[in-house]
Parts: sequence; C-alpha cells; structure tokens
Amino acid sequence: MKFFLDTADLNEIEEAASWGALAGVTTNPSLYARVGGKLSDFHNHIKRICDIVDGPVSAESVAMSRDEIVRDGRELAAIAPNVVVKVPTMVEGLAATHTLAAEGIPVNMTLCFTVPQAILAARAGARYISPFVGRFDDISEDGLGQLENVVAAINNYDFTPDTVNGEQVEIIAASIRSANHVTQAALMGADIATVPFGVLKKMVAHPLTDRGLDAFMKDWEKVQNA
Ligand SMILES: O=C[C@H](O)COP(=O)(O)O
Repeated sequence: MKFFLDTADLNEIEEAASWGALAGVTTNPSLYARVGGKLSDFHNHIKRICDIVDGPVSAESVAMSRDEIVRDGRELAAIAPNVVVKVPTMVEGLAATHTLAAEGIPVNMTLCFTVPQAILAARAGARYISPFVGRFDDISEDGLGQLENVVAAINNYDFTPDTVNGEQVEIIAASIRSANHVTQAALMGADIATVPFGVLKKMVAHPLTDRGLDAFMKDWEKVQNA
C-alpha cells in the first residue's frame, strides 16, 4: 500500500514528505478552502505542492459540463508533470475522463461510492478511482464493506493499461478517518490510502511504543548513573 496525504496544507505536506513514506497528495475544493485558498492562487498552490511531492498530486476540476471539465483538466495538467486531474464520478465526469485519458492526462475519479461507479470509471480510462469510506459511514452505511467490494470487483477484470505509463488503474481508499480504516484497506488490497495529516500521525503512534520507549529511557538513565 502507498500513502497519499489528503490535504492542501503545505506545512503538513512538507512534514509528511520528510518522513519518507509520502507517495502523493490529493486535494479537493474543501481542503483548499480550509487553508484559506483563493481562486487566483489555485494553480500556483498546486504547483507548490508538486514541487514538494515526488508523486502524483490530484487537483480537482469544479466544472460541471464535460467540455469545461476537459478544459479545466488540460489547464491543471499543464501546471506540472505530476498533476492528476480529479473528476467527480457522474455522467459528464465519465465523458471528460474518456477524453482526458485519451490525451494521456491521468484522471482520479472521485466521489465514488459503489462498484458500478468504480467499474464505469475504470472503463472510461481513469488512472485512479477513489471510493469514499468515511462518508459512507456518516450515513450509517458500511464504508469499508463498499471499499472491499470495489477492490474485489476491479481486481476481477484486467483493465487496459492506461496510456500514461502502462500501469493498471489503482484504487485510492479515500475519506479515511482512522488508522483502523487504513489497516482494513491494506488487508483488502487497496493500492493506496489517502489520509489526513491527523490520521497519518495516529498511524505512527501506539501506546505500547510510548510505554516501551519510556521504560528504555528510564533504564538508560540507570546505566548512566551506575
Ligand atoms: O476528497 C476526498 C477526501 O478523501 C474526502 O474526505 P472527507 O470525507 O474526510 O472529506
């Protein structure tokens, strides 16, 4: 499993990148708004993220028609070679993905919740598909169960390698709210988990690690004073 950071916060991205396990970043309009992002600075902001991260950086189109999404996608892809265009899973999004993929522009289909949506995204040529876990849980549905179904269904078929780098479509477990979501996503074989920085920090920590470290430090103090 690879880890992406689900944020538009440059400080979080720089810090996570320094830990050595950051394979990419995903952003969305809400995450950009959260860091006080302005429309006029959007492309520059994505460029700054691309300069920090050695991996795919998803930047979302907010257009609603296929022509506008394609236009948005081309502009976003021109920002840096590692930009991935994030497109919502809807009819206009599928049509735009089909066009962008044919041009060699990688697409991450987002707001994906079901197996049929995921298969349609893969057929349209998406490089990444992002099933949402937490938002399913929010409506008292089984987010992890849906993710497991998507992973199993996509792996049932040999989707044509994309035109960008010959790699198969990858599943990004998105809307991740806990380290346990990451554990379960890894066990079911999701290719990538995109996690908020707070979850990434929790993934590192364990009370037994803290307790063990504390005991080691106290015993080392005894050694020094012996
Ligand atoms: O845009 C994709 C995010 O992973 C959504 O996460 P969220 O449900 O926590 O906002």
